[in-house]
Amino acid sequence: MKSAESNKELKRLVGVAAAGLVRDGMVCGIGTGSTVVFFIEELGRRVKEDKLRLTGVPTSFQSKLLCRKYNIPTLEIQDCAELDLAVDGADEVDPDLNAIKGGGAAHTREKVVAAMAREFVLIIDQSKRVERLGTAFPVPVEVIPSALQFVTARLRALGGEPELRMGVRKDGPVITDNGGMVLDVRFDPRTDLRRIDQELHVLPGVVETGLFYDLAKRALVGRADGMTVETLEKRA
Ligand SMILES: O=C[C@H](O)[C@H](O)[C@H](O)COP(=O)(O)O
Repeated sequence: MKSAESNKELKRLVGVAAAGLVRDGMVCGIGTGSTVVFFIEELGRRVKEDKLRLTGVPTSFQSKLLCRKYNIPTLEIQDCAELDLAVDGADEVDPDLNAIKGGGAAHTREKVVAAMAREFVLIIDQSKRVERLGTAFPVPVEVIPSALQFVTARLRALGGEPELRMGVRKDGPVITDNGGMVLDVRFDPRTDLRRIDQELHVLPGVVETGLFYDLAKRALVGRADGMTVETLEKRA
């Protein structure tokens, strides 16, 4: 199998496996991205064929549209305080199941949903596992537009190299579902990103970072060798 095809197949495998965690009557957070698409598709199949009853809480407009396509009833995030489960993709995952997310600029809503879920499960392929976060993927930081210059300067002072994320087939910056903009920030690989995350959370104008510390307890990982799904549990 060509690598693009096999990557798609791995995403499908983990998406289907994660849908198996959803039980009748659950209220379930639904993440965003190309892996989650397969999770939603499989939930749609179960709603239709197995008469599964669930309520989805989508983290983006994209996921909401897909839920609608597959007849999955939804609730808005602002109507919820607690969820049974949330499932989402990631851009990088370390051995403690901390993650970088936000490749699709949806990390702010995704983090709210992850935090309100009794269990938050990541679905990834093997290529996204790293020893240290920030090795290959920059840290996405959502900011309100009026704070763009201020936050950019502060990120540089913290040792980061911020780059404003630009639209594809749209002139100008990416605008998130919250009306924010995204700075993709590269740091020296030895940087203590947990400390950076704390500093960013007290910076006016920062909406949310794509650093997901201590949220996931489990990850389903698609492995190219044998095309299998491995379950990782958070280390005690
Ligand atoms: O903002 C987007 C999300 O954090 C995605 O879950 C993340 O970028 C992973 O997406 P994908 O499954 O397409 O690699």
